Amino acid sequence: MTSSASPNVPAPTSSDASRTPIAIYDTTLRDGSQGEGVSFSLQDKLNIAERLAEIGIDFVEGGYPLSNEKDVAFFQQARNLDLGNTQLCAFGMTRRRRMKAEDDPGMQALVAAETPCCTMVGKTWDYHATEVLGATLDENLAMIGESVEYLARHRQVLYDAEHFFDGYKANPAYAIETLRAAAAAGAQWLVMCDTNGGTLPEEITAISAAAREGLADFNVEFGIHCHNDCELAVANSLAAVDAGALQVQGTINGIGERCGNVDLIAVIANLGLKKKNYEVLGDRPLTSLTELSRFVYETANLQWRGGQPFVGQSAFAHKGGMHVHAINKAAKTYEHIDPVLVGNERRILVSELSGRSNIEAIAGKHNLGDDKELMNQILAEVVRLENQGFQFESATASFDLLIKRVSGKFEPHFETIKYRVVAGNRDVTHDGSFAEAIIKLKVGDTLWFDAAEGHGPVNALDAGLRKALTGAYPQLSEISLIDYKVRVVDSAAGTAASIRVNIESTDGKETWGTIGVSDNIIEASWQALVDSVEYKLHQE
Ligand SMILES: CC(=O)SCCNC(=O)CCNC(=O)[C@H](O)C(C)(C)COP(=O)(O)OP(=O)(O)OC[C@H]1O[C@@H](n2cnc3c(N)ncnc32)[C@H](O)[C@@H]1OP(=O)(O)O
Ligand SMILES: CC(=O)C(=O)O
Repeated sequence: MTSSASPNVPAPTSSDASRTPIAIYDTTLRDGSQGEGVSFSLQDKLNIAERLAEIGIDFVEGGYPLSNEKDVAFFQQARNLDLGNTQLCAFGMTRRRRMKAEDDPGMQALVAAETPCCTMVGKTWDYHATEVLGATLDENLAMIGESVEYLARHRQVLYDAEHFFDGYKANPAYAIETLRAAAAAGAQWLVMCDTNGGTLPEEITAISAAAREGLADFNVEFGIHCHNDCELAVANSLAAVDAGALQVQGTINGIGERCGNVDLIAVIANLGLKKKNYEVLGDRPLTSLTELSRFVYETANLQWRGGQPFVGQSAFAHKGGMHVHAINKAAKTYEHIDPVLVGNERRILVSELSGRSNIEAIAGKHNLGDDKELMNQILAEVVRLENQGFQFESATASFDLLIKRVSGKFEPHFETIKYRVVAGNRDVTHDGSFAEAIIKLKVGDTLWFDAAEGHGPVNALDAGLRKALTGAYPQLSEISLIDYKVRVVDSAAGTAASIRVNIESTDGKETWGTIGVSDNIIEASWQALVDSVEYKLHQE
């Protein structure tokens, strides 16, 4: 059977006829939420959907309404969102065996979601259909055809061909038959899924071409949905696009089942900035990609991936002295794009691998001028301290203070006379564990003495330090400690292990990192706390 109607679900249009628009289909809220450790609240999902629409994502798959009440509620509440031209999709699977499509609760849930589009997943691989569903091959074709046909009466249908590439390799004729069943029943997009993420780019190219040939008599568009089990999801998605796919499905930051889905950030950036014959997101600037990536990490309560291409904190961070030397003269020697294009920024790191160029690159902020001798002294101090276990890459506030110390501009705001911490465990019937700190400091000629309790010794020290100082420096009440990391490190001397403590502090406007190193965890913490307070006071 041949369909001659044009797809109703439009591919995006291009302002430049020489560039082919590629539709971006985001499944962060469905396949992304299948990633280990990811659980979005209803409000998280609504917020993410809005952000995706703001940057011009063409399709947002909001969830699986058969699966849970939260996804049902999402589709109800999403009706109140202004998503502009973004099409919201509800996801589901073909009808169950031995059930009519109209009686299947999954179908009913899809229709009830009232989205402009529905995405229906069906089985391509003969082995999966017979061994897992227990369906005959004809039965599986009927499940696909009848489900799509029923849904297409109500909605525009995208068909996700699960295991398309494995299925094609096992039984090419049958894999093509499943796509033809979906197309004949009215699916407007056929999305080839590399569900197990095990396919190679050259296989994607060849099998995508075969799929187009097998469906040449249908007026349908093709999409690609790749998983990242071989770290090839981006390469595979781009290969499918080169082979004619007009839609890429994936998730922000590549979150998803097992090793994740393709990272749409990388797909969008590569298609928009590198492959000049394609256009994405209506040719908008891609400057909000970094912010979007971090927003999704924060919402999912996941750690950022520093080395994530394009948007990671380290994506344009330069550490090696020779790299920084070159970057200062010609940035493109070590940057494949201008970081600003994706909303990211260049960072120059300071470490034992630095040359004078690293120091020069950040010296402007400290008005060091062209004092090469001073820069050599700063570099020597960095190398000396890193030999002891310090690491200034993320402790930029401690590095600022180091520059001040070496250049004679450091004026201590207080002097530590002594501190003492007592921590232990009382009789458990009597409040359990406790920690108390006693702090004695000198500000000018005045002695300040205070004590504080905390949840653990570092918290008590932090509270005691700021309590002792707020009489002299009331602005310290604005600071809070937001992260505390401890690591055992070997000093270069190799004599004994040291403890490295990194602290991140904020005053609500700025966040800064400090460091302390000692063979005593309390002393290392104290150094990092003192630097945090001194940094704040030196800013004013
Ligand atoms: C490749 C993908 O990522 S597809 C999306 C996968 N996502 C998820 O699984 C997350 C959401 N899933 C869920 O909430 C649940 O699995 C539900 C509600 C869909 C189904 O739950 P249950 O009915 O308890 O079944 P369960 O999850 O144990 O097994 C899946 C059932 O669906 C059937 N099934 C699987 N795929 C299909 C399909 N394409 N068409 C029809 N039936 C299918 C299986 O045969 C099995 O039914 P059976 O037990 O009668 O054999
Ligand atoms: C549909 C889908 O999520 C997959 O095949 O991976």
